[in-house]
Parts: sequence; C-alpha cells; structure tokens
Amino acid sequence: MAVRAAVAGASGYAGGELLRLLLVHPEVEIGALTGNSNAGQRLGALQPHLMPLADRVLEPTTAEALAGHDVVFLALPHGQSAAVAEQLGPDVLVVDMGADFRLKDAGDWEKFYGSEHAGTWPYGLPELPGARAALEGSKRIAVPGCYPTAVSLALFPAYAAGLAEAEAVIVAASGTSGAGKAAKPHLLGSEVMGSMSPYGVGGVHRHTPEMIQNLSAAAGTPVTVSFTPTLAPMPRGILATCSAKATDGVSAESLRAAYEKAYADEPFVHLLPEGQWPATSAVYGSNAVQIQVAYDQAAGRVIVISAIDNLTKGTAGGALQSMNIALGLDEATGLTTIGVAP
Ligand SMILES: NC(=O)C1=CN([C@@H]2O[C@H](COP(=O)(O)OP(=O)(O)OC[C@H]3O[C@@H](n4cnc5c(N)ncnc54)[C@H](OP(=O)(O)O)[C@@H]3O)[C@@H](O)[C@H]2O)C=CC1
Ligand SMILES: CC(=O)N[C@@H](CCC(=O)OP(=O)(O)O)C(=O)O
Repeated sequence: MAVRAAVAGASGYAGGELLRLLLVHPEVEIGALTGNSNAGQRLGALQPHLMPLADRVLEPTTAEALAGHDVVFLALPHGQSAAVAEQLGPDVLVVDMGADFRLKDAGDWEKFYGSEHAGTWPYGLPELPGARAALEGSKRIAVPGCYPTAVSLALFPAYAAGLAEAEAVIVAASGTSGAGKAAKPHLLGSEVMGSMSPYGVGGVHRHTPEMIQNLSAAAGTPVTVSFTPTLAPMPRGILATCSAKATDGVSAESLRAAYEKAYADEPFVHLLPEGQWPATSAVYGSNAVQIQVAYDQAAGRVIVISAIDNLTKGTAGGALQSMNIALGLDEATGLTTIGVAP
C-alpha cells in the first residue's frame, strides 16, 4: 500500500526539491500540497520543473489540509513548524525540514533563533553514530541544516576516532538556493553574479550550535567551532573546508583509515580516491556526499573537505532518506548518487 505524503511549503525551494524526489519514489503517493502567500496558485506557475504536478492547486497550510496522510513534510520557515506539528496527531510521521526541533539545548535555541524552544526530535542525519536506531519507527524527524550536514559528515569520523583536538575551523561556500526563495537584497542577481562574499561572520550563524552539538557528541567532549559561511554564485551546492588541530601521533595513513572505516558501508558518502577533490558540480541534484581528507603535517592540522547539494542531501534527500528508515523501507529508496553534469 502506498505511503500517502503531504508537503507543506510546496511553493518553496526545499518543498520543490522534495516533490521532485517524491515523484519518483516508488512507495509514495503525493497528497496535499500547501503554501502560504501562494495558496490558490497552480503549482506549475511556481515550480515549472514539476510537470506531473503542474495542475495541482496549493491549499493554505492548515491542519485540515494536512490531515489523512501517513507522512507530512514541513518545508516552512523556522519557527512555523511546531504549531502545525502539534495538530497532526502522534500516529502521523512528521518530517520537519526547518530548524525547530534540531537543537537539544533550549538556551542555544533562544540565543540563535530568538524564540521559545519547541523541543527536540530524532535527528535526520543517519550516518551519525546512533542516528539510525533513533530514526527507526520514529513518528517525528528533525532534518539537519544544510551546512551542519556537510560539516558533521566531514568531521565526525576524525572526532569519533580521537584524531582531532576539540576545536574546528570551518569555511563553507553555499549556492544561493540555500537562502530560500524570498527576495533579499544581497541575493539579487547583480549582487551575486561573479562575486563571492561572506556573511554571518564571527560565531553568529545559527547553524553553529548544531555543528557543535554533533561534533561534541562524536568527540565525547565539548568542541568549539569557528564557522564562516560564504555565498557563491551558483544556484545549488555546498563546499565545506573543515580543519582541526591533529592529536598527537596522527598520520596521513591513520586519518585516511578512520574515514575508510567510517564510510565503508554508507550508500551516500564517497571518500574520494587520493588526489581527487570534492566538487559541488559532481553532486548536483544527487543525495551523494563527496569527502576528501588530508593531513597538513607542517601545520599539524587535519583537513577535511566535503561537497553536497544543499537542496538534496542538505535537506530534501536527507529528509527522504530518514523517512525511509522511519518507515522500515530500504534507506536508498527513491534516492540517487548520480549527479547532473556538466
Ligand atoms: N533552501 C535550502 O537549501 C534549505 C532549506 N532548509 C529549510 O527548509 C525550510 C524551507 O526553506 P526554503 O524552501 O529554502 O524557503 P522558501 O522561502 O523557498 O519557501 C518557504 C515556504 O514556506 C511557506 N511559508 C512562508 N511563510 C509561511 C508561514 N508563515 N506559514 C506557512 N508557510 C509559510 C512559503 O509559502 P508561499 O511561497 O506560498 O508564501 C514557501 O512554500 C526552511 O526552514 C529552511 O531553513 C533546510 C536546509 C536547506
Ligand atoms: C545561503 C544561505 O543563506 N543559506 C542559509 C542556510 C539554509 C538552511 O539550512 O536553513 P535552516 O537552518 O533554516 O533550515 C543561511 O545561511 O541561513
């Protein structure tokens, strides 16, 4: 019997990417599609690439519209999910692609998001230690942020293997779709084209506590994170350059061995052959993660570089991968590691 899925926020980038994937998921039937300011519009006018759904009309995002489904995906701005989720009942699988339920520490939430903490749900990054067990059979899933996905997958094996000191420095570039569809002055084509620029500098980006949460759990001790995001002139993709001081005795061989072991059986994470470097173009439109490691002996630092598609593994693909686990389906159902190139 098909899994009936509703998508709230179907007019946005994350909702659109999710629908692109759901349309080819063999176990899913697409139910209600909701929006906010675009309620009443044809989906074809908003997401012209989703041809089979072109004549579907968006409903307002209400509990009534989302009732009667096995799975409800919430692709809403952060702060909007809790009020919707609490009306959906405990038997529906609710997958929140926003930030509302990712953080464990209410103080962190209040500091970085400026509102009351709604709670903490099982975290939808299956590759992290213990994450799959928490997702199996769960009726609630918090999908990670796009940067924390790229950064946590890059660095957690080094921390879990005791190869990195508890301080990480991360500079990551994101494509502009990471910021959503709503018009913002710094995202105008004339500002973004042909230019790269930093934002959220100095420990203020709201993904910082999420990275700290994941890396500290892997290290078993608090890890400090200095995170600098940058905006790149491309529609999709994240390239994260992550480093940490190496612990005593680390070698290029021990570093590589730790990553080979961590990712040997992961269907979506590819530790690249030595000499090959991650590229956003190689993961475009796919759920794949490319990783490469290096030991900078002179600086005594572990360097790990990861590439993901922010809309796929960074949100909609990760959401679907976690849904598959929660429902007892094969984890890779409906997902591909095949990118679009050139
Ligand atoms: N873009 C990305 O790469 C990633 C996004 N996410 C998260 O996914 C969520 C959606 O992001 P994204 O798709 O990029 O954003 P968009 O701005 O592209 O889309 C936002 C969606 O939410 C709807 N919406 C806006 N305000 C409200 C409201 N008050 N109540 C109900 N619905 C509302 C919009 O409807 P309408 O258009 O009809 O007004 C639209 O469907 C966010 O929480 C984001 O942080 C997570 C990881 C990566
Ligand atoms: C390029 C860009 O602006 N990216 C967004 C991250 C998108 C995301 O993952 O947001 P949520 O945590 O709200 O889900 C940002 O830096 O705010």
